[in-house]
Amino acid sequence: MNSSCLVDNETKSPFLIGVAGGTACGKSTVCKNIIEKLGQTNLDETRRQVVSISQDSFYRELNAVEKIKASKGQFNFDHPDAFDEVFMYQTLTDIQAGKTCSIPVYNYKTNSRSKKDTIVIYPADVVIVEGILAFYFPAIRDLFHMKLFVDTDSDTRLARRVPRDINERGRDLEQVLNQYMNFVKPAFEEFCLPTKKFADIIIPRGAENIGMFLFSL
Ligand SMILES: Nc1ncnc2c1ncn2[C@@H]1O[C@H](COP(=O)(O)OP(=O)(O)O)[C@@H](O)[C@H]1O
Ligand SMILES: O=c1ccn([C@@H]2O[C@H](COP(=O)(O)O)[C@@H](O)[C@H]2O)c(=O)[nH]1
Repeated sequence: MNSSCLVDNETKSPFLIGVAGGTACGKSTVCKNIIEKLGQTNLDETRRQVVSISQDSFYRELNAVEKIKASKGQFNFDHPDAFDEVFMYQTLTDIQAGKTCSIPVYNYKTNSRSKKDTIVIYPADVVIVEGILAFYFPAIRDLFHMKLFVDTDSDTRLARRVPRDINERGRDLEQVLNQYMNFVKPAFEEFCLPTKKFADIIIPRGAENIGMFLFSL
């Protein structure tokens, strides 16, 4: 898929920060807190100097058979093949070239991109990109000027994921646990954890430790 981007008159090439870590380690919360601490939260989105995007926006569209599997919790969303690597790379290079880009909003209840909503990313000084496999694809990994890995132990992550998936992502307990044991945990060990070695900064436990990152700026 081609990204939907427009060149801005005043070209701004942002500092790209990647944030990786296992599911529910606190990646989105870390991004939100960094944006808050840097005083960006209440600014109009066209004026923000620091913005974040999620790798989940780049889940690829599923075919009919995969959609049925996904609805039964039998599709592996933690495998690199679940992502549209080319679309993500293209979008990030467009962002880096100072273009205003429209990226999909992912809907975890339908396991697909929202049909009507997109997020517009305006040129900014810093763009933070978070995702379980943010460092997995070498071409994407090489785009980041700084890489953070949020290191939260697996029990804590599962304890956070269960209520989140039930309350926010429309799942039931059995589905969450089955998906975790069959796909999430093995894929974390095979694909996500080995990317920790690429990090410049490891943030233990998540949001409470972003001071380490802010200090490095
Ligand atoms: N430091 C923390 N302490 C307690 N709960 C947290 C913390 N960080 C995140 N959470 C909660 O855990 C869940 C997953 O966090 P989130 O930031 O969405 O993780 P990720 O983006 O890595 O999946 C959310 O419900 C969030 O509110
Ligand atoms: O349709 C979907 C798409 C993804 N997932 C799960 O989401 C996490 C990644 O998001 P985090 O916010 O980093 O947890 C991944 O582990 C997938 O299993 C899903 O359940 N359904």
